[in-house]
Amino acid sequence: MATFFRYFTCNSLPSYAHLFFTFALFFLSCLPIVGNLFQVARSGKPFFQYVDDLRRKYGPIFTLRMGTRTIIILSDAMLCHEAFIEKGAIFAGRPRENPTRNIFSCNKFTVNSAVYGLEWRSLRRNLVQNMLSSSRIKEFHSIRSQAMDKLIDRLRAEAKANGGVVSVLKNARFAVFCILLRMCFGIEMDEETIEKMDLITKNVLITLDPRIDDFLPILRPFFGKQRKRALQVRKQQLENITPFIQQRRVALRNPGSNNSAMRFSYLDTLFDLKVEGRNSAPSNSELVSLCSEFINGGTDTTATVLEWGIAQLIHNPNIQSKLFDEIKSTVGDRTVEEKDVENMKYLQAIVKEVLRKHPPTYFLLTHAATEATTLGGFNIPIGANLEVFLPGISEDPKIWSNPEKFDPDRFYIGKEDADITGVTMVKMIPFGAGRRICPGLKMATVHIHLMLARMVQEFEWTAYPPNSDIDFSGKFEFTVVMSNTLKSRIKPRGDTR
Ligand code: HEM
Repeated sequence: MATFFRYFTCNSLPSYAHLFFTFALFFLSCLPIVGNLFQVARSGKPFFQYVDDLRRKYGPIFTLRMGTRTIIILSDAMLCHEAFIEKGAIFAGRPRENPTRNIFSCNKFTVNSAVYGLEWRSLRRNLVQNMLSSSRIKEFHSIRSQAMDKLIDRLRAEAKANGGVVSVLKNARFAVFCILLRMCFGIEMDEETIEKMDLITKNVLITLDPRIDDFLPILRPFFGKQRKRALQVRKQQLENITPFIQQRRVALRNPGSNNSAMRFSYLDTLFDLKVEGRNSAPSNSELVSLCSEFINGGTDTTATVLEWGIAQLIHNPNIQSKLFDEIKSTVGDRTVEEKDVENMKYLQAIVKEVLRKHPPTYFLLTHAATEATTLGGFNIPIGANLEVFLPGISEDPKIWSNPEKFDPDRFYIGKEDADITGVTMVKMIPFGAGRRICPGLKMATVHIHLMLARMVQEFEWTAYPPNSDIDFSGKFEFTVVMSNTLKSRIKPRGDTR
């Protein structure tokens, strides 16, 4: 459509006809607006279900008019490739923050919220090079190993206390939260402190839930109570996290004064961080926002993958036994370590299939066009928000055979593969694609592989109540978790290990 437009405007038609064609083509290439804020609210459905219904009716690209925001919804692999790979710089923007998010991001001073530009580049480069590169990830190996042992102990203890029954999400969440807290603050925390930090994190996430005045700023005066509450939660977050920042400063100034202090942490990289375009190092309040981003980004997302993954292994006992056989034949009687994962092709195929079938977030973070452009031939105005609905891509029958089926063999036998970064071709992008792709991809996949392998090596997982069918419907709770939180009966493998 864009090429067609250029062709016509180059021809020497009489000026009125020229104008007529120009306008006609402009409107023809505008996206259909198929819904608005009130229709979304009146539908009574969660947003992801509302969008799923619309894309089945209207196709892979359409617009919602959400109050003052124009939201373009994409659910097509080729369009995502065009947006994030071919026109990566144009779609690397983020929308303007609403006032609540501004409080918690310290005016967009976090990697995920920063305006695409110098500040974002500095923050992201620091995070990737100093914490999330392959060599750095390796350095934190012992923390993961300890967290895995603790996870297995907690599962064992919970099973003993509850007739063999355990909750998956809660335990997986706790394990990954412990890892990220230690990497972030470089100090050991007792269980009570970790639980408290967890509560604060959850309160922040609840406070950040979108509200109607985010889309209709004219209604803001009616939401004073909510704003006051947001400021209180922020105060509580600052009061709780700042002491850890001080503790780390002291530990760095006095080497040897704290026996549990790690050699290196994310905070260390932030204390004197030089951010392009600024003369000062991050303030305490900015440090709190950056640390919260680090621990929030990888906690619920990773734990959610584990919940869906174990649910699929319970539902498909043959897949679970094949995985257990692979673990046994790879490591024998010793405990799985992360270096073993590269030799476990079936484990890798299972994890990839879980990420395809159950992407933990159904939408990427919101993108915004930094200049007026086109997508799939349609005009995209500057500032338009772009939402990507991931299941529309990873369950598209045009690019997947039998997409409804949970089938790790599609990756194991190699009949279908997918570049998870989307660079060569978009088929599944649970971590996004292009310039804003999740920088935690490598570390998150290390956590998921290791946890799944250890959990299956130690226990056999079966349904609870026994022989019941698993309900595979999802609900939105920061990520898309199982509607009925997964409970499983576990049996230690003992001698069969
Ligand atoms: C299974 C685990 C994870 C999943 C599925 C996941 C998914 C995502 C997605 C979909 C995005 C948005 C990409 C976009 O805007 O197009 C994102 C961004 C981000 N993620 Fe993750 N993530 C995971 C783990 C992590 C971890 C472990 C960290 C760090 C410790 C992390 C830090 C971030 C950050 C900082 C961004 C913002 C990037 C930017 O705007 O430049 N994530 N993630």
